[in-house]
Amino acid sequence: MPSDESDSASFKRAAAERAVDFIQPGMVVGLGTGSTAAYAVRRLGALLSAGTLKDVVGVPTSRATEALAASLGVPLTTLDVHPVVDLTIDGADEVAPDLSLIKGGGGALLREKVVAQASRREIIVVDAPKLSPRLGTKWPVPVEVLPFGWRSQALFLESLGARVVVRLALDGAPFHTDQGNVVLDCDFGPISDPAALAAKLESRAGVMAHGLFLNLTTDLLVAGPEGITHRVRGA
Ligand SMILES: O=C[C@H](O)[C@H](O)[C@H](O)COP(=O)(O)O
Repeated sequence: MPSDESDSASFKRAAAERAVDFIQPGMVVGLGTGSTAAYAVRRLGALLSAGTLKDVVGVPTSRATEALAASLGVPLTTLDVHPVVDLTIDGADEVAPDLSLIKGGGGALLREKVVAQASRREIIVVDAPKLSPRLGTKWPVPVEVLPFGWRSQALFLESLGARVVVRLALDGAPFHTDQGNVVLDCDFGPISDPAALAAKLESRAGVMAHGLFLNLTTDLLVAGPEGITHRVRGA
């Protein structure tokens, strides 16, 4: 591992690059978003450029990932052309023991979930500090809401027990997702019943997506000082 790379970055890279080993020639591959997934995209780009891997097409989960993959010469496609994805490699913000996740720290939660639900295999790659005994312990739940009526959604989320913060961009203006929506970061504290919370969020008009990813992870690769561990859901 390069000496100028932080431990966190080197662990993220190690997990992401290991995940790329699961890609086979001819696959449709979902390309996740964020700093960890970006290592996988770079590795895939390098393998394709070298000719070590062939005939792979990528489905990006955000405009940022699309731009990165395109810059590396990774052939891209869409779910319209390939509605079933063989394998997706994505990061996460928090991972519970049952492999449920909080995602959306980069604001790509909606497209990431669409691609995850279209994927036969969802490989999540993280560094060890993201492991958590219970979702909500370390990270708020991002909730993507329509700009129309967003303050009403904030009140609704507070009524569910959340401390709600409107996500801002680096320039201090409200952050907007690739869909032009607003993100409300909702601190519920440790969540005792993520499925019940997800159901409440999904029943609300104006909530376009939330960062609880339940029953979607098939594989988890965690990198830490002791190396990389691979967990498979249900195993
Ligand atoms: O919206 C962003 C995604 O869900 C990311 O995969 C997640 O935030 C993890 O990002 P990172 O790999 O940069 O920690």
